[in-house]
Amino acid sequence: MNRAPTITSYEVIDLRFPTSDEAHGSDAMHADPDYSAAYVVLRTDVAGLEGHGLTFTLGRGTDVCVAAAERLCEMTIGLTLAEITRDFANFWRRLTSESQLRWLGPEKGVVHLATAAVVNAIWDLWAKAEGKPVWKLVADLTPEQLIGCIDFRYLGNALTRDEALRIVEANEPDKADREQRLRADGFPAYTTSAGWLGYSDDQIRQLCREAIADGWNAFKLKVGADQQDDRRRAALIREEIGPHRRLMIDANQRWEVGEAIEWVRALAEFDLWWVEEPTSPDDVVGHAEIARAIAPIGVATGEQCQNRVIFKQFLQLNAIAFCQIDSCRLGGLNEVLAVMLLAKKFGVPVCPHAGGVGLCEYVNHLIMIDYLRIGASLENRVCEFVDHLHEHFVDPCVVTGGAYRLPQAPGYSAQIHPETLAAYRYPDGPIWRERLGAKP
Ligand SMILES: C[C@H](O)[C@@H](O)[C@@H](O)[C@H](O)C(=O)O
Ligand SMILES: [Mg+2]
Repeated sequence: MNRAPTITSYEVIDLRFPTSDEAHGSDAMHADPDYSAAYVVLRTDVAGLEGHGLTFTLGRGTDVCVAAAERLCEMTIGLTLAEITRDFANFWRRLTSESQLRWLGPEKGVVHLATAAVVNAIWDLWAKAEGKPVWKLVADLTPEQLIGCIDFRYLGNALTRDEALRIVEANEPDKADREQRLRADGFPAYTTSAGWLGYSDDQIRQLCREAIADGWNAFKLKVGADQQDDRRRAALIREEIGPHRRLMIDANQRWEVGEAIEWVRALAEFDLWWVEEPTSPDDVVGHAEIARAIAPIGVATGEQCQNRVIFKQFLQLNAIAFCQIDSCRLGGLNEVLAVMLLAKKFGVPVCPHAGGVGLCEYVNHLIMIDYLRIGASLENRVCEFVDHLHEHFVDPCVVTGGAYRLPQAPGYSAQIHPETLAAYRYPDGPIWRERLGAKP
């Protein structure tokens, strides 16, 4: 096996799916999401060896992410894979702290979404070079190697490198047992696909029935636009799923702090496990206030939590009961590892966000990594699943009986079929040429 391929060229593709046509993915703030991605391909001097990675976006603006990803890809050209992974934390810092580009963030917004696409592509490349799925690559790293992937800058007042190392080391003895358990039972999941905001009541009922028949035990409902509608829909979904299955609600940042408290109380009779993104994703103190007011209902957030520093503050202030890491909002797997370690230190379960294209494929690896190496527990853990667009992936996630199954193929599972890349490329793929041409 060639252990040191060199990255020789890159391509970044603007990929958009017209999911808004059928209200898939719709919520109280994103009424017409077209699930999209800035899709990165890193090519090497080894025939057939490429790294594929993506970051998730919502249509308009994907081109901006593409431009940012191109600037970051330039920084990988000429590097060998070994030069990157030997001191991965240092490479990650070079990427996120580049002295001119960092002005666009730092470590937030478009440039950080773009960082995820590039960093995830590097993990894909590394795993393919090793012939392993990413979860297994990480599972097999020594504790020192795993910790060596993480930039601990700004975390020192909450988690030191040594503490992180001790967490990983303490999980070593039972790691193999947990892997056996994952092979047998998978990792518990919940579905959001029955409860998008733009779905009709009949559609929600029908989708709940199908999901229960497929073995689902936890459901998420979109709320936040109209309280009376929410009460009707929450009653309906609770009736369908019965008293014992879990129900979560997601407001996608719609409310003021006081409004969130009042609204959640108005829905509390439907027995809610968590409320997700009740208010601005940047309002750490506001989340803490909501958390105190609505307990024992938990506050969950993360899909728009811009970096490990904000997660640190949520955890320090007891503002979240569920930590929803996002494989693309954070700067790729390296920063996800940092947040998983923080969550472990503060005793908060990691329940990844996956409502988007490619996110289920990514989190399928992340939950396994957290269970094997960091969180090491299934208590109060469920990973999101949405049932959209998986047919476009070369190695789609496998979810059966309400559980994610261990990925088998080498890589990070986000590689998309070439036919899809050609068809859905914006604005020149046939799908878009036809739609744009049809406009008056
Ligand atoms: C626009 C997207 O579908 C969001 O609604 C989605 O990510 C959602 O918040 C979720 O938790 O899955
Ligand atoms: Mg959400």
